[in-house]
Amino acid sequence: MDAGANGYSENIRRAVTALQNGEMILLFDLEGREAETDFTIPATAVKPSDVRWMRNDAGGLICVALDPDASEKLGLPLMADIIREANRSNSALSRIVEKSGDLKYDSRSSFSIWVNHRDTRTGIPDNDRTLTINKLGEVVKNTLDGENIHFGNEFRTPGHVATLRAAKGLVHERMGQTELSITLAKIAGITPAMVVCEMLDDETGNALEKKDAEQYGNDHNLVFVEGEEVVEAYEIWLSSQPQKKN
Ligand SMILES: O=C(CO)[C@H](O)[C@H](O)COP(=O)(O)O
Ligand SMILES: [Mg+2]
Ligand SMILES: [Mg+2]
Repeated sequence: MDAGANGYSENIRRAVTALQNGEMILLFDLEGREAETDFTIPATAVKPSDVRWMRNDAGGLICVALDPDASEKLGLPLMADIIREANRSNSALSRIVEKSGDLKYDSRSSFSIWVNHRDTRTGIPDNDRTLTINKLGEVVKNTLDGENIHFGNEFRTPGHVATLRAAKGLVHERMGQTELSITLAKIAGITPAMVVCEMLDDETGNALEKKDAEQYGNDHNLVFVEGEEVVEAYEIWLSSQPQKKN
């Protein structure tokens, strides 16, 4: 992709190139939302050393954000919808499931189900999580290529990798790293299955401050992208797409 010709910023072009090369980037959502920075890397490119890097240097939850159309085709609902459905026969669950207003930073979470690939053993070692993550990327790609994939043939739940279902409208609908990372994958033209893992501060236990995450990026030569930049690039990308015939 010759991003320059399309008017993308230098930083977005660097982020897109890094993702196309299967490299890690740092992705900040928004002040006033979570104000968190996530390690972010294409699921198809993840190696065990990347899982080790995320659990040591980021420290948050290692999740895989999935394209909305692929999630639909694979039958991956939001966890909250599963719980609401289940509570028809178990009213205790209805008091647990997230409700509007529960999250101070968004109207809802993006969690779908937690899975292990069926060829993993316990599911948590770096090699196991890498296999699950790579295979999630593979099934998203194959599903979007038109293959009829039976998700349960390859994965079991509960498991140790949380999947996140991106909103259909991507960043027009929701501004979490779930949608931001999938939007970047679309712009980069890579498989829209993206691993995200929050950066936590070892001193405070809180989310790492944005300035410290930026410093980490400088120290480790990682591109640092903010949600607002992704939204801007998405509008440019949309305008470059062939208009859908009605
Ligand atoms: O909560 C999360 C999953 O562990 C992380 O914040 C991750 O960034 C994805 O969630 P969101 O799209 O809400 O930002
Ligand atoms: Mg979160
Ligand atoms: Mg987040």
